[in-house]
Amino acid sequence: MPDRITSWHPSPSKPAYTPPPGAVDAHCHVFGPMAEFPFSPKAKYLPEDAGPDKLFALRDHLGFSKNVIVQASCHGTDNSATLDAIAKSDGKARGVAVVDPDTSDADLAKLHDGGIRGIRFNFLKRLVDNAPKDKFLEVANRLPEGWHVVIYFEADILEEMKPFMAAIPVPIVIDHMGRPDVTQGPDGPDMRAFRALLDSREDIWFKPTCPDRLDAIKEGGRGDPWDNFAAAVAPLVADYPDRCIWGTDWPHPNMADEVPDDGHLVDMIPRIAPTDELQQKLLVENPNRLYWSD
Ligand SMILES: O=C(O)/C=C(\CC(=O)C(=O)O)C(=O)O
Repeated sequence: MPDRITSWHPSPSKPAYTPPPGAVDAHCHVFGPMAEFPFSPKAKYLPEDAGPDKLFALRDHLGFSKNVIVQASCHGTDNSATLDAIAKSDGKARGVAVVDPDTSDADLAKLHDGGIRGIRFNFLKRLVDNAPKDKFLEVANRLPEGWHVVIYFEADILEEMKPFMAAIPVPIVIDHMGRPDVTQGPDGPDMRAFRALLDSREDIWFKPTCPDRLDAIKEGGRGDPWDNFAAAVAPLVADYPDRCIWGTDWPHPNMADEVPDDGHLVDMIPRIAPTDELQQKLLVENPNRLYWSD
């Protein structure tokens, strides 16, 4: 059994930027607590506990109102920890589940009742053993009303993902913009390919998130304050303002050796969405349309 990892900042700074009232942290996770919600036997990392109490304290510290909790791969397809956090949020959290594609319609309905509004398909080989596109499509065709699909993949497989994404019958949200190489700049090949994908369907959304991952020193980027990320991503938010949602990615799975300060992550928001109008869409209107329309 590998050692348990801490990938989050022990005392994040207070951001200089104040999010607008009603702002949603629309990409975050909970880990455990393990004694109550054991990690999956197939988990590729084993984190320390990062439960709802810590998440909600961070939400308040950073000036957010609500959370969208995305089921992390370390919990496999058992969504109990995510559902528990939503249940404890007082209506201030909703979630994205990861399901066994054979899951029944009755189980999907139960997830809906527990605050889930989408399912996530993860294509990162370092996180999951397999990602069966045919089975994913089958379950995508029988989601409850109003749900969407969240997809996590890296830029090198964007082209091969296109037929699969074209066949998905509900809106799609792409985690971390499909991890483009932001050092290429706003007009580099990765950003151009991602824009072409957005132009192929009006209901593909994206998260302009994770400067800490995409502009990490260990990945050849600049690190905090993530100038490559700001330069590459601001034009994308400006050009697709109605299709983006933002999140901290706390507790930053797998970022143990370059742990970001969440206050600094929040201070990236005005650099990628410089006007009040853009911030209102990114943080309030867009996530509410996807997660609190009912
Ligand atoms: O949290 C993220 O968005 C990214 C992750 C972890 C993850 O997705 C998961 O464990 O499910 C990563 O790149 O390691």
